[in-house]
Amino acid sequence: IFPPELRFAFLKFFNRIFHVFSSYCYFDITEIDGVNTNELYNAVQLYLSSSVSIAGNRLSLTRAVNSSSITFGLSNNDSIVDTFNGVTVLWEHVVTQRQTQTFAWRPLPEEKRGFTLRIKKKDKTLILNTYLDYIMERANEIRRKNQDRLLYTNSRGGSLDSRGHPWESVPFKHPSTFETLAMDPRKKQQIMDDLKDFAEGQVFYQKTGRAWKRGYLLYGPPGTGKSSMIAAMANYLGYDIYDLELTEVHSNSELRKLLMKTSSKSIIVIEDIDCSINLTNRKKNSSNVSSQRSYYDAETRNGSGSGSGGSGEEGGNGNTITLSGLLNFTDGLWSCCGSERIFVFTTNHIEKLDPALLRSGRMDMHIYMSFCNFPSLKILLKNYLGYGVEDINGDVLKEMEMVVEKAEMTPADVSEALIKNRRDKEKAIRELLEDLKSRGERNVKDGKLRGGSGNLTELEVVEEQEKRAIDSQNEDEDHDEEEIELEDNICKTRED
Ligand SMILES: Nc1ncnc2c1ncn2[C@@H]1O[C@H](COP(=O)(O)OP(=O)(O)OP(=O)(O)O)[C@@H](O)[C@H]1O
Ligand SMILES: [Mg+2]
Repeated sequence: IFPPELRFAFLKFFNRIFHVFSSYCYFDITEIDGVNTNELYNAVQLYLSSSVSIAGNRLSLTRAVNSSSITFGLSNNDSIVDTFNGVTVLWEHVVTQRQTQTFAWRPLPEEKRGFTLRIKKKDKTLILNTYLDYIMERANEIRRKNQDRLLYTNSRGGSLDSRGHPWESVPFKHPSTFETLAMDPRKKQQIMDDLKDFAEGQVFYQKTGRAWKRGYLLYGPPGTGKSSMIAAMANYLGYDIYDLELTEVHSNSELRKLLMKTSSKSIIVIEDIDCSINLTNRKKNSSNVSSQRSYYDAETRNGSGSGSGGSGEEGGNGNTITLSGLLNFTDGLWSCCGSERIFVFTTNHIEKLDPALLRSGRMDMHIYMSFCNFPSLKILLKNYLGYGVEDINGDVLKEMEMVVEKAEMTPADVSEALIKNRRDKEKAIRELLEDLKSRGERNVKDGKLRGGSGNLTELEVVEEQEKRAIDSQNEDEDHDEEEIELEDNICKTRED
């Protein structure tokens, strides 16, 4: 009888009267807020599915693509009671049909879903903020416990996805753990302890006034397990991984935006840092070019193919990330938005890195991933063949121990050799030993062993290299000037 407009106004009026006299207040948490997905909605869903007694309610079950776990959710228009700090609240899941759209920038789901939270007015100030924070925290915890870690990437080159996020995510299920990682057990334990201390270090970091973050630099030849180490770290701590593709980031401000959109309890990874950032401005301006640097210059020029002298042209490829921008990202003020962050850089050539990156305090721990040595070999034999030392002939084992370092095989090479013959374990051992021996002999003959000329072991050589790289920075008297020039470049790009 009434026209719909009138009926609507009437209802609204009643609602308002009702609310004025009601002793409750209501909060709507809709699934999609404007154009963004509301993270709180997902968090509430996860939280309610786990921590509230669900007896007597009708539940909907969901399983995300590729996820291993099932979440229980409230069915449509069902409600549930929760208590927090002695205060009782009511959650209602509200689902309504969305009016069909004639035009939209992006299609929205047909149903409009949301939670309504009902709190007594007198409790509102008491719990609202802490309660919601608590829910977010719990939801993250639940997600981590479900082993649903995510791997984020920015490979879309700065464009935003349908939810307005610069990061794209996929479920992360790398099976690598510290147990399967082949490296010196003592070093491994050191890293695990360091990670543990970090994850439990909230009080320490607060007390000492340090930002709650830590940086690791992984270096070593290809196939020695740098990426596997990152996966192991994520699995150990239950953190998400943000794989930052620097070549897809076009400016320092874009870098900052990406950083701001990362969550706490995450590992931010930049792989092959020596290849992915163009620091040639810095090189060109440096009057004090060390031999290492000119080598690097030559490499990058060769790499760019044309050799058209483009190495000095800032922004020649539209990429104007600078080293100082990157350092701001890792340890400037901006690195502290959010907490509990781990930065991991990897490189195959530590000697190519800018000394500013190696300076103490920048990356907290430098981890050398070495060629396969005897302790790592033992781990790989156990992993791939199920053999402990007691299962292998003592003489063979001794021989392996003698040649393994000289052979300079990477753990990837060794795993490959073991996988090939995993049906015939004896053959696998035999062939591996042959392989180790022949490579070792070849290396000795070619004088290729880096420790070959002096008495230095491989590790000592690499440590030496690293030290030299850091020292060369201290000699660099132009350093301050360069920093200023870098800042100038940033200003220029901003004006652009
Ligand atoms: N230390 C290791 N322990 C166990 N497996 C390893 C180890 N190193 C390498 N592998 C095996 O070799 C493969 C390649 O290793 P990974 O990708 O981690 O090497 P990387 O150091 O990251 O190489 P790159 O420098 O080319 O990125 C892995 O799939 C893994 O199975
Ligand atoms: Mg790798």
